[in-house]
Amino acid sequence: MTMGEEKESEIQEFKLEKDSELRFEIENNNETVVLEVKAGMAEIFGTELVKGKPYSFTTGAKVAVFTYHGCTIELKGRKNISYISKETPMMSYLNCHACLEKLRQKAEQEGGRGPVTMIVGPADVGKSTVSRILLNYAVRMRRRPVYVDLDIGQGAISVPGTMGAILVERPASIEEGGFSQQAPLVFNFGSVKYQSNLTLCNIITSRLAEVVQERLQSNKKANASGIIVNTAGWIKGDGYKLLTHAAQAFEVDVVLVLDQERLYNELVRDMPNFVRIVLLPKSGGVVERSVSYRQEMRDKRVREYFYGSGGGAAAAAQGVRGASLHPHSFDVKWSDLKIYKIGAPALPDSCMPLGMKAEDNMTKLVAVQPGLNLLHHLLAVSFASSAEEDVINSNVAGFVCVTAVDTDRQTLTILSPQPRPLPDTLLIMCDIQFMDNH
Ligand SMILES: Nc1ncnc2c1ncn2[C@@H]1O[C@H](COP(=O)(O)OP(=O)(O)OP(=O)(O)O)[C@@H](O)[C@H]1O
Repeated sequence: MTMGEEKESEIQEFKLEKDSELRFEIENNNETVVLEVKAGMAEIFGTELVKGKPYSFTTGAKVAVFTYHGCTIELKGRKNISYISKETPMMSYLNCHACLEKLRQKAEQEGGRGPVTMIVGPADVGKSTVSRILLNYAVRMRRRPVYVDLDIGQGAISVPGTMGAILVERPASIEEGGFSQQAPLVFNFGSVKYQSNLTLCNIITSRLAEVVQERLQSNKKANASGIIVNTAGWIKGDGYKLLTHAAQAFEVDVVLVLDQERLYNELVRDMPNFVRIVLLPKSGGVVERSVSYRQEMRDKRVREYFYGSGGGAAAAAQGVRGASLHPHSFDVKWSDLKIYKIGAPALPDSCMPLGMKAEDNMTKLVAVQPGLNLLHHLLAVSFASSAEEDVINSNVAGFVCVTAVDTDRQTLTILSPQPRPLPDTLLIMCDIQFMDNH
């Protein structure tokens, strides 16, 4: 911080009326804002703030502090980064939560499955935020909902290029934004572009749905709490087909459509009658994100995957997001590795052997010869130990990154969350790259 900026930093106090929110965004590098609730009650995207506790936010944070009953908030940081809005859709979101809660109560009484809710809409309408709010509200009511994230662009549950599910047992962290990540169920797509392999995308979505349903069978409480499925903002053409496939795979009961009447009408037309489709307004506070910002956030996610984001010893001990992690770096011989990628180059149907379709190629395992081609790429560590197994339908144990390639010694240097040796399973090459400049 330069001297000039330091002068601008000050303590401001805001009095919020009921049903209003204070919004701020931190754009400058290395800038911090510290927030504290002085009186009353407030929450950030559904997580309650503790009165008198300082919360720090850094570059990239886009935050709304909402209050149902009124509160006083202190902000320490640069001037003019915040404003108060009285126009928020929080009441609509709260009503949705109340309806879901009724369905959960019914499920609990009948020993059945709670509501499966899918949240859809174009990019930058607040889908992830609404998912977070609904999950937080559920968990604050002692529910144990499952969070499914199908948005491969952000990789909220693991790294970008994955789809995953977690059981939510406590509200999202205020400063990190995410839910605690114990035992996530992760499937690797290997790219942030759905278009690169729509067949694979549908297979993984179906498999994820199947495994989540299986696991819910043995957890009554979670089963009655239901599932919140967050989706990507690609809603036209093939993107729409992926959404309807996901709705079918997860057997959704409710679809919340954010801010798009056209999508709402299409879904009303195409979904079975028993699925409730609800159109919801978006918040005026949702911030549009540029392509470069999204890329930065992806890098940040991968960095956090390996190094954590520094949440202190307690967080580290629990293995939760926000912890400081200490990844391992070691060399492995090319000859000891079984590296594959999914999907052979596309061929027209006419060139395929009799009885095979071009789509079959998209799910083929292709051996990858180690070399400089792997530099900076993420490799998914599969649970499958041979190519004969059903690799595509297996979830992954985690990821490593190739940080150096030595062509003379024929070794790779691997960055890994686990110490050596690598498990004797297949490694799947991803398109996702990460420059480890830690
Ligand atoms: N009421 C609000 N005030 C300020 N910022 C907000 C508010 N609601 C959401 N945001 C911020 O706006 C950004 C975009 O929101 P979000 O990620 O929920 O959108 P999305 O629709 O899921 O986006 P995508 O389509 O890329 O997945 C986030 O950084 C979030 O923190």
